[in-house]
Amino acid sequence: MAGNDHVDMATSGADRTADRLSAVPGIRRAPSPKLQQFMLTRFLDPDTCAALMALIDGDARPSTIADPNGDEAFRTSSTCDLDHRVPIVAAVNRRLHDLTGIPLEYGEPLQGQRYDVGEEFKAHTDYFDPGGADWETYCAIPGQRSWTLMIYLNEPPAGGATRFLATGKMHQPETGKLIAWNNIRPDGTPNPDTLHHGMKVRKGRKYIITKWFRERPWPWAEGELA
Ligand SMILES: O=C(O)CCC(=O)C(=O)O
Ligand SMILES: [Fe+2]
Repeated sequence: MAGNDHVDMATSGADRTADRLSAVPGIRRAPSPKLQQFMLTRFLDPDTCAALMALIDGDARPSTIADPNGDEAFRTSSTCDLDHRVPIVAAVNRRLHDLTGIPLEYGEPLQGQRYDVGEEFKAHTDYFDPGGADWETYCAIPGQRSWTLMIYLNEPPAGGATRFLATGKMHQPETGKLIAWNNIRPDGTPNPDTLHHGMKVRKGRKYIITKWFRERPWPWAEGELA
């Protein structure tokens, strides 16, 4: 266990991330009472996006899901566990923490995702099912996921939007664009209105990075977090 000296970021009432994001120049907030969501174009420059795509290409594995549901085609993309000892990864990670105001320890390692034509991540939520078989494995130490930050690294010629089912909002991939949402409601319970679908790429490839934050500190290895 992480001990009792941590602040429980999502449920202590100390989640000021939405206020902080609201104050970021150029950011737009989704006009919906159903979920806290923000969009920020050109958060990353094209060169940084290209460097991250090269890292993803160098170390991709088939994506997985927690609590498998029997659908082998539920998430068909590839995933890369980005190495935080690589300076550009650490730099992007620090920017994401600065943006949210969430301390470094509360972040999962950054991941990259790549979708080829026909690949998708069907409608899902990013939080873990507290009653699910995999809860213990993924959440015993760091607790539930709170915020998700996702950045599109490129613009596939067709397809690959992210659709939020509760609001009907379709986010189109755009190089460097960030979207952020809170998976937890103000009362501390997971928000099912965060259900979203990474839709099939129709032409080309889609690359994103994903950053998930936790209620409690992540068990980082020594020297991994810079
Ligand atoms: O690829 C997308 O548009 C969505 C990705 C996603 O939802 C995830 O990685 O959890
Ligand atoms: Fe997701």
